[in-house]
Amino acid sequence: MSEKPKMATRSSARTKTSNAVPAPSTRTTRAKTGATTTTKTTTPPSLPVPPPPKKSANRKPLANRVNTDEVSQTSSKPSSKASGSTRKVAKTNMNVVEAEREPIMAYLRIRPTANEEDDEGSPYLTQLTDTSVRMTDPSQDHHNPSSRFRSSTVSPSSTYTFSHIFPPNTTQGDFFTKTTLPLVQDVLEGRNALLFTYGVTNSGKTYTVQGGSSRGSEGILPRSLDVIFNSIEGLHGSGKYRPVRLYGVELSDASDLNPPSLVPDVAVAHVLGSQLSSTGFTTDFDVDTTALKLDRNYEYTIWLSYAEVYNEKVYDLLDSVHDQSSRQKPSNIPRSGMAPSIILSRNALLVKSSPSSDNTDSEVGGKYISGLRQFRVQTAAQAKELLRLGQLHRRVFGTLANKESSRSHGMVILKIMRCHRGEKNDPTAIQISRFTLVDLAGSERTKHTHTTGDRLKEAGNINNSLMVLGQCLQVLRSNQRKVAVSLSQEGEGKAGRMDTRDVKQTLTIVPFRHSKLTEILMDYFAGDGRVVMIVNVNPYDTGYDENSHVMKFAALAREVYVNPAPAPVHCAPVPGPGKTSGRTIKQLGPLTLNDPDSAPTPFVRKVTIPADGKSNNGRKASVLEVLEVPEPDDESGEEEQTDDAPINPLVDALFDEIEYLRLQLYESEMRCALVEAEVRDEVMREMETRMADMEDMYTRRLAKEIEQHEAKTDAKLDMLQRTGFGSPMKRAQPQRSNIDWSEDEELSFVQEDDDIEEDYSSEHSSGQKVSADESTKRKSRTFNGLSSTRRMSQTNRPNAEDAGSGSDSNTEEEEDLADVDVSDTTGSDEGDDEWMPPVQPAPRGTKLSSRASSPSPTRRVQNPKVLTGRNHISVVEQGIKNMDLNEWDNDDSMIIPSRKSGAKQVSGPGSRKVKRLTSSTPVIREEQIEQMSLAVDKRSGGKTVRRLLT
Ligand SMILES: Nc1ncnc2c1ncn2[C@@H]1O[C@H](COP(=O)(O)OP(=O)(O)OP(=O)(O)O)[C@@H](O)[C@H]1O
Repeated sequence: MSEKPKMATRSSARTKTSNAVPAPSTRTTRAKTGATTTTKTTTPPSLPVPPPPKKSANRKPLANRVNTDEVSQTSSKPSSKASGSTRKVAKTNMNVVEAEREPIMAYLRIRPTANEEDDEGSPYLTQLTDTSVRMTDPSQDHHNPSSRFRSSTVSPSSTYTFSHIFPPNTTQGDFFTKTTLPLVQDVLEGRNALLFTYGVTNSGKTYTVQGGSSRGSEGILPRSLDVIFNSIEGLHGSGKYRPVRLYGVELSDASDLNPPSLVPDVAVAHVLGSQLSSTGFTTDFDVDTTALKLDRNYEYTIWLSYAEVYNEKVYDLLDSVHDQSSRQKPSNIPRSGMAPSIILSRNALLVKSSPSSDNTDSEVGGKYISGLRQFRVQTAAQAKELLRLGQLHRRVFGTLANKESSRSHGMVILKIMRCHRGEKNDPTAIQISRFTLVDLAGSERTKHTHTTGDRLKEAGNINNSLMVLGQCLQVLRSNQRKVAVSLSQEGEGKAGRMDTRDVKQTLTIVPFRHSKLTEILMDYFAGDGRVVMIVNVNPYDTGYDENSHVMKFAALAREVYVNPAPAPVHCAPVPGPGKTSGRTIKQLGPLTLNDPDSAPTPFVRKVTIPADGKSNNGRKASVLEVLEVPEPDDESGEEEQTDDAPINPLVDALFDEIEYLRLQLYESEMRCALVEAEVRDEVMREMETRMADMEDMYTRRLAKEIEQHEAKTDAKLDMLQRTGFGSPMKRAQPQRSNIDWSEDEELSFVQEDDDIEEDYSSEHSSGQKVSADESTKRKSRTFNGLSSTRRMSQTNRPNAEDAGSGSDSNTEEEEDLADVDVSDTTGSDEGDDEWMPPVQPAPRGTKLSSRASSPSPTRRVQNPKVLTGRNHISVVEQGIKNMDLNEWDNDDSMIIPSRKSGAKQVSGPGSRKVKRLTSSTPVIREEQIEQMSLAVDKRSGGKTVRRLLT
């Protein structure tokens, strides 16, 4: 008997080192299992070989594999080089470890559409090969720009790999044969096996495990029972012993063969009658006839139990259910005319560590559900009847209020005891293997189900346990990698490598204890059998993100290695019947109900269900109250007895603290994830609203600017027309490109524009407001436009000046041109002053047409004169004559001609300071003209006045 190594603290929580990578040397089986070496692994022709089970085909017998010839020969072989020898031994160890381990199998099953005729859109799942599948987010529409803003952090398209993928048209029979039958074979040959279904709600988990109601739709659980009982036909044991805890054996008694009947209580039957038909396992005519070939030297007994994990509490689904309403207080009795209220109660069970005395060979240190009832079943029909009972209880207690979905993790545990016929009275020769099938609750997010109250709590607990399961797998994977790296370095003799024992010290604690689900299943993940994961997915469902998480979980699971070594053989003395298997939990009784201080307070849920299984309409409804009594403190001391004594209480307390904090962290992470998703959604909605607002605002602004620009353009056109552009004069302009427009004339235009602007502004001030800024801009643009004309004029000037009397000649030319133009255009002989502008082209904007066109006629009537060069000059001459030159000595300004009543005084370009010459202006004497000429010449560079005076 090998000594179990002492662990630092409680084994249940400190499975970090030895369990991360099960060492082959720890699995020492008893000598008495030598008989098992003759067991043949007989695979029927139709049985597919599961994807790469490295050693399953030629599994070693139940002998100590470390001591097999192969290993000892390899390791003891002399080597020429010492280092080579070391390396060889290390490699051998590695090979043994690799040979023993195999990854968790992950199978994907794609659900068909609910109804072929229903158009559920295109699936977001595309099967690429037998093992790979691609998921694409259906909301990622490339044609829709708004879909670029994804509220999700999940990648919009990913490829996932599985051990095998089963398309929607896979039959239940095919699916069972390829995924579960190898496990059934394993358990019948003495190895443990775990199968669990994982997926979001409505993805087909329950259908896969239990099956449907149609013929041939039996699920993997009833089929497994069929195959087991077909295979052990004629090989039934006497049932002298029964399994207890995880590895223990004890003498059985008569109660093991008397399971509770289906709904024994009349009142309960009255209320729950309607539920019976929907519990599944009803297709007794549908039996799988497959039988596996087994070693006929063995006898088998099959034990079945059915538990559920609901709201982080473990309940026995095969426990008897009785109406407790007779014990309730009188005040709670319903009024006459009301349907009677039924009170059902059930007790939560403790999960305890397996005592080391049950299995001294195992380092795994798994846990078991204390007080879980188990019954010996002798036929598949009997087993199915029990499952129906469990299913009914599961519906009543766990999911009645939420019929669409399983809100608990269902767990069917089949124990197969086998004993060699020659040693059937020797309890230490009994080998117990376990087959656990878990139908996990749907892994939907609370955000999408809009759950509140109890449902929210359920969803939170479901998600928490699934999250912890994922974390356990993650830690296991990382621990296994660390050990593998250490072993490979050891094999290569690398300098500075870490000793494997030291590496094991650094491994992370696997958080199995953070949820009941992982606590119960921990021994499988820590190396106690083969594990198969079935991922169910509904590709038409809207839960793309949830399914992505499921896929990632599967990818993670495939990287975790488990050890499908044979189950240990019981080796401890067998205690008497009932000593350990009896219920350790206090039964709920009158004392519990009436004296709440003496027992844990039960959690009460009320469910209203229709009586007699008929419609609720017009009928009395029955109120079902479910009392869930929490598990009591463990008073048996069993756990303390089985746990390793802590090295230091402080260390133990610190470990507990760490675990508590981790739990807090997980919870807050979960909350954060939910909040983050909500915030992302909110921000996206906000962004969309803002973008819509902005779009609206810009559209309005654009329309306004278009309107303003049109108004401006119309105003400019008006101004240009008034100043001569666009008139016959303008059309004649190309002919006079060499004409030197005199500066005074240009300035006259500027001033005139200013006047027009003034008029325009005043015109618009009553009806339509034009801002002062816009007016200023408009003016500056007008000025700039004219300045360019001026520049052109200046460019031409040197030639004119060189020509000596160029100014004069130009003026003459100009006069001629003006005369010709006017007469040509208007057909009138009345001269420039009588000229009227031609009919304006229609304004561009129809909206503005009436407004834009209206000012022009008014202006034209008020200012019918358009000055030509001759007019300017004559007016200027007249102005100069009337000018008092004394003013010029004190005023730094220049005289410009105006088409209006006289000259204006401007103090710089663009100035609006205007001084009009009036009739009261003193007359200038002849002799002053020469002086004025000099004075003006000094200021204006001799451009203007000199020309006028000449
Ligand atoms: N492979 C399949 N072929 C035909 N019908 C299926 C298949 N898988 C699932 N269904 C149907 O889809 C529906 C939902 O399946 P099921 O109840 O098994 O989902 P679930 O994942 O167990 O949901 P929950 O987690 O909420 O319990 C059922 O009506 C079932 O009959």
